[in-house]
Amino acid sequence: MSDDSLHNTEHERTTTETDKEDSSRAVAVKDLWLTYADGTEAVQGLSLAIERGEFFGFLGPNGAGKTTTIKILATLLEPTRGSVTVNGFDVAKERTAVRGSIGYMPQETSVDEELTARENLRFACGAYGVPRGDRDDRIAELLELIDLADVADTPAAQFSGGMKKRLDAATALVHDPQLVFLDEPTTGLDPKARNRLWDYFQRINDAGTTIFLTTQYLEEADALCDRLSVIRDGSIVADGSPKELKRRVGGETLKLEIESGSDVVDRACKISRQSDLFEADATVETTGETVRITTRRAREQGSKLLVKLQESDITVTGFDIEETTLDDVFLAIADESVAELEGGHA
Ligand SMILES: Nc1ncnc2c1ncn2[C@@H]1O[C@H](COP(=O)(O)OP(=O)(O)OP(=O)(O)O)[C@@H](O)[C@H]1O
Repeated sequence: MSDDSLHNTEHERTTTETDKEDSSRAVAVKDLWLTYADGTEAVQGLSLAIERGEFFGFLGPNGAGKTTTIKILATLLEPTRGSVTVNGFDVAKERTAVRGSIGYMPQETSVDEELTARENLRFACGAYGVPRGDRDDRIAELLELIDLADVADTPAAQFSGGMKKRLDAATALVHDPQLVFLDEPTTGLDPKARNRLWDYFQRINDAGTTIFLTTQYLEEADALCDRLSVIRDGSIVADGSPKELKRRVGGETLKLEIESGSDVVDRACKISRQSDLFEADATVETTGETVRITTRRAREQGSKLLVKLQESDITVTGFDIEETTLDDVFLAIADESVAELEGGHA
């Protein structure tokens, strides 16, 4: 066999294996581009892989390309270039199959206020082609799940914002899709209403539905998502679990309270800086009697630092590790000078 044919055989095998992997995924996107008619390049070489059953969060600043990407995945927009499969179906060639396997809760409400909750769901059942014989049971089940069974026959006009959002989410689920897109589902809701929706999304995910969520609330992504991808200027700049992303950005902050005496605090600061316990880009700051060390190695090295300080007769009266928040991750990503967060993207 020539080198060339060997190379081709290997290439074919790899391609087939990759195709197989992609068809078992909820979402597989490779090198996706979308340029709007006015020349805006909303998506620029985006790649993404989401496993079935994941609770996936898609974050990014305004205008980053989140809604455009969702619309492509939901077959509402045709990509300029790139390959996209959703639940194993090709969005370009198997549009109907994709649509049957997904639910989409857009940012704007789709609830008809003149109809009752039950009528809204019945309408959605018709639109999604739920078999007639299954409709009543499915509607009753969903009304129960979203806690609207008691007001099932009340016109939606009388519902609060939170109730309308729950109804919106339910209409995206009447056909029991394998994957549901939730585009900023809790925007504008008060914390109590938001919490109820969170609980509901968690239950849908526990029942096996893959969730693709975009949100402006970072604590929401942190509380719900198994994994996050962050998009900036149309491509992915960071990917990982909320915990991993937080570690990658700034690690954690070791907070030490030192027994009084500014010279002691200075000495503690010096030891922290000079010790080889922390990486070169760890930062050490002092305020009053507190020394704060921001490092990726807070948990591993914190106790070793305590020992070093003790050996130098420095008494530590307080010790704490503060986690980086997703807000810190977001700030780092919004910083255009940061090319990509270490640890990379999909
Ligand atoms: N129909 C359109 N024609 C031209 N440009 C558009 C169109 N829709 C969106 N854009 C532009 O494409 C880019 C990506 O927009 P997109 O709505 O996908 O971002 P997003 O991340 O969802 O933002 P947001 O968080 O504000 O909803 C933006 O620059 C936006 O102005």
